[in-house]
This record gives sequence, C-alpha cells and structure tokens, in this order.
Amino acid sequence: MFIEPKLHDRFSEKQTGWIEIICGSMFSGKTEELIRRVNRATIAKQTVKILKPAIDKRYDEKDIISHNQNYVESIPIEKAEDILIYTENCQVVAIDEAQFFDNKLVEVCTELANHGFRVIVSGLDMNFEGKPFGVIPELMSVAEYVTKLHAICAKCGDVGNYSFRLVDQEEEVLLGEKNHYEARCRKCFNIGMEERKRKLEIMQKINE
Ligand SMILES: Nc1ncnc2c1ncn2[C@@H]1O[C@H](COP(=O)(O)OP(=O)(O)O)[C@@H](O)[C@H]1O
Ligand SMILES: Cc1cn([C@H]2C[C@H](O)[C@@H](COP(=O)(O)O)O2)c(=O)[nH]c1=O
Ligand SMILES: [Zn+2]
Repeated sequence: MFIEPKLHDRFSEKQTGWIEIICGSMFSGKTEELIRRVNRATIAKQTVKILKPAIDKRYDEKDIISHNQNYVESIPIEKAEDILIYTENCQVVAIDEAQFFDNKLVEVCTELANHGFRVIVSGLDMNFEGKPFGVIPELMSVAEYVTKLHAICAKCGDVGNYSFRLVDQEEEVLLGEKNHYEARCRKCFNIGMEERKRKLEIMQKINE
C-alpha cells in the first residue's frame, strides 16, 4: 500500500514536490486508489484540487466516479496546460483518466512538482491493443512513485493486466465500461486478440 511522504508547506525551505502515478488496466482500482489518497490528504488538512479531462463524461460531467460508485467532485479540463490555471492555491493536484490528456501533461506535472506540489496522476498504462497509452508511459519515467494495480481476469480469474475491447471498433479512444471492455490476463487477452484478428481477416475477404 502506498504511504505518502510528509508534505511541507509549499513555501517552506524543506518543501519539495513529487509525482505519483497510479496505473493499470480498467477495473484495477485506479479511481478508488486516487479517491483514497485524496481523502487522506484532506484528513491531513492539505488543500486538494481534482481534475479530469473534459472528454470523460461517462458517468458525470464533473464528478470522478469509480466502478464501485465512490465519487469526488472534480474540475473538467480541456487541455493539459489549463491545469495550471486551476491549481494555484492548493498543495495537492490529483488528475484522473490522464491517458486522455495531450503530451503537455508531462511538462505541466513536472512544473507543478518543481514548485512544491504533490501531483497524483491516475490513468491506463495500455490501450485496448496492449500498447502504451498516450502520455502515461512518459509520466511513469519522470515520476518518483509508480503504483501498478491489477484487475481480475473476467475469463479465468487470474491477474487482469489488460483491458480487452468487446466491440469491433478500432479507434484508440472509445469511452465505455462493462458493455465495451473487460479485464483479462495475458493468456485470455492474447486468445481474444487472435480471435479478433481472424474475424477481421474474414470480414476483409468478404468485402473484397
Ligand atoms: N474484473 C474486475 N476486477 C476487479 N475489480 C472489478 C472487476 N470488475 C469490476 N470491478 C470493480 O471495480 C472496482 C474498481 O473500480 P475503479 O477504481 O473505478 O477502477 P479503474 O479506475 O481502475 O477502472 C473494484 O473495486 C470492483 O468492485
Ligand atoms: C482500454 C481503453 C479504454 N478506453 C476508455 C474506456 C473508459 O472510458 C476509460 C478507462 O476508464 P477506467 O476508469 O480506467 O475504467 O478509457 C479507451 O478510450 N481506449 C482504450 O483503448
Ligand atoms: Zn484469464
């Protein structure tokens, strides 16, 4: 379990900021873990701002809601650099669904950490093809702390490291939950991807 280091006042000489990443597949508990850390920061009387990309309106325009229905209020943001506008007067910046932000997010998080902020970032490390998702891998390399969470494979009950897409849509960004995706282990993910490939080849032949 992640234990947070002591956060000093942003303007004290002792203070240094840092970046924490919470990553993993869908249903692995990333949002729950982000909410847990935010709640603990609030109990420690730290001022927190929670942000999410405006594109993520699956459950709610503003709130961040976990698959378990836990929620906290957040500010929807259009582009990464706008984060700096909303975070001036706080100590902790928490960002959910970070895979949807543009590449500027690395610069923004680094600038915040350099100025004494604690930055908590949660997001998918891999897309539906098992490939690195957006800005998350780069953020993982500059972060002080990386927590990788795992779901349970919906097929066999093993460790679910992948988000398997259940519908035949190829675009990287496709919002959804259990109607569109399930968590899978490596073996069940690879079986599903092979089946998908064969299906696509058959469809292509039919259309020729
Ligand atoms: N296959 C699964 N593996 C683990 N948890 C699951 C699964 N399907 C549903 N859940 C539920 O999802 C919750 C995690 O939700 P959430 O924090 O929103 O995950 P994430 O943000 O990583 O998608 C778990 O506590 C559990 O109740
Ligand atoms: C794998 C994958 C996921 N998405 C979308 C689906 C959901 O709306 C979010 C992930 O939410 P969660 O809190 O991690 O469950 O991302 C996508 O657009 N593309 C993908 O490849
Ligand atoms: Zn499996």
